[in-house]
Amino acid sequence: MNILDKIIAQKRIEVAERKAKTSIAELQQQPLYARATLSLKQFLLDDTKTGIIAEFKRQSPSKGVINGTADVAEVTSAYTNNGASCLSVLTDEQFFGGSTNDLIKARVNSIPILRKDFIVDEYQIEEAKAMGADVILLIAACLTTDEVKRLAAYAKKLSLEVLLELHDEEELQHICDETEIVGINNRNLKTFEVDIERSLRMAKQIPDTKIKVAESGISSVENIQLFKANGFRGFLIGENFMKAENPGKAFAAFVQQLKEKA
Ligand SMILES: O=P(O)(O)OC[C@@H](O)[C@@H](O)c1c[nH]c2ccccc12
Repeated sequence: MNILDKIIAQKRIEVAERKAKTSIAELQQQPLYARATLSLKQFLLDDTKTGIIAEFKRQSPSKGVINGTADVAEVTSAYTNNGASCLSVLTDEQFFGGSTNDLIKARVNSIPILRKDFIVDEYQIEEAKAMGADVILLIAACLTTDEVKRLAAYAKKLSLEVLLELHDEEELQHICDETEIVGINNRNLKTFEVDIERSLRMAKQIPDTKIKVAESGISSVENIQLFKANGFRGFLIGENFMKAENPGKAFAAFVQQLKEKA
């Protein structure tokens, strides 16, 4: 079993346990469920913003502990105040050390928040809404085309947007009317191999009507400039900031460089 299979198997068990504990009707009564969501699409199309989707990630299966001490409210507020277009918050506990509470704490900020998790069931979309997320991630590598369509339509019904994540050419068929924002993960979730060029190669095969996001392994302003020149509007960056003792400060310095080199 590769790591992605392991994560998905564990996810199905967790979802079944959580469903047994909290009903959808109960999720719908939680205070953040009723808030008006923000549009990632709108934030990414705004040329006055950086396009950076700044991630809060404590650990990962590929890197182990990245930052064991960072405070989620502090870091995500620094990301926001220094020009992030969106926040990405890991909510997977077992493999990424995240939690629902992390996302709720990040909600002090008024920019879109992506619930970063492995979504395989409508129930997790209801949870995303209840914890104050604006966007969910759908990973093509662990869903059929029909599942993507069904889950994306469900998200839309709850006024949540979808970031569809692709890695392979074969996954291009997962793009559908319901998925307006398409991310290309430079990291293979099965082997952890990172290849920054992957976004550039695959971008050419994504319809112009979709908003493109480059994901993973991004560590320089030059990377961003290259992605921009190839039509990308969003840049998902985690480790490059989280590995610093003060991720918010690292983010601010990065944005400063981005402005100087513009
Ligand atoms: O830390 P990086 O290399 O900047 O990558 C961020 C983000 O793209 C990565 O965390 C990610 C991309 N797709 C995922 C799916 C699940 C968990 C995590 C991810």
